[in-house]
Amino acid sequence: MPQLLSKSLKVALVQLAATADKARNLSRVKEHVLKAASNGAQLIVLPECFNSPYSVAAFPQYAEYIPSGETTTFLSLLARETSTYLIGGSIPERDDTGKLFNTSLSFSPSGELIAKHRKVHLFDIDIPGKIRFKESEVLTGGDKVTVFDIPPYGKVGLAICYDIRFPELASIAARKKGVFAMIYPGAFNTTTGPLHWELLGRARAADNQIYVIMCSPARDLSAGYHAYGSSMVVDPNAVILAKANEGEEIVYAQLESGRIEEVRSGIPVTTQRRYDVYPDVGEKVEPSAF
Ligand SMILES: O=C(O)CCC(=O)C(=O)O
Repeated sequence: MPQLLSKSLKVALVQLAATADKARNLSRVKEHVLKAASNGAQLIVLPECFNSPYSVAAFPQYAEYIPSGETTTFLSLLARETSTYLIGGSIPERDDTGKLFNTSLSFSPSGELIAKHRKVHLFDIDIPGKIRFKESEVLTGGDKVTVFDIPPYGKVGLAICYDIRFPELASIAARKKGVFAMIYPGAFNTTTGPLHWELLGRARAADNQIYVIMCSPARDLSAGYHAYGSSMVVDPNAVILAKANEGEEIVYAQLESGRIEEVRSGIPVTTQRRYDVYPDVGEKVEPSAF
């Protein structure tokens, strides 16, 4: 079986304090990405909605066409300038028909757009007295599992925030497509963050014995939405390798080749699944599929 992660990889998470000022957000992103690259990061992740406030009212106002919008060009040039893989958090996207999406763009070290994920599961919740948020009032959900190659390291899966609550995306990416990591730009909040952020990140890692990378905006108590922060990297054994606090900061983690295979050989659930007992949720995938 080829190695899932073929080389050690240094990851940086930019926990940005996004504001209502798009130009300022982009210039702060640039500063942080330059710094992360100069510290040796090879894969740099930005948070969900890094160029706008996270609010239903803001989505139409900040939405851009892809790839002609300014943020696509900005990210492409920044990836090229730093020679890094740049996972561009997410931005509100407007398509030719006028529909809006919450969309994540990823770029290669030469600045090529290599992946586009539209958030599949829209964040619609209502916890009385705590938080109500209905992305579906303005957004449309995407309809694809997103997996792409970042040579020479291997394949990664990409999904956005609320998508992490649905284990199917990560399971398909890991079991059928052989990713070594799931990457989730995400903006949990001060109600659901303490309850589930770490639990879900560690669960997706343990379910699939892969790395899980989650990047949040910093918390701003003067904003309408209070992001949880706590960006983190979880290893294939569900151990937290790095975790941010709530303010603006960059956190780093080193992903090690061979670690996935080591964890899978110690706790071999990957080869022990009994699809004869639960064929409705999957089928046996031969190791060669990786
Ligand atoms: O699932 C949650 O609790 C938070 C999700 C969220 O904030 C989002 O999808 O943006």
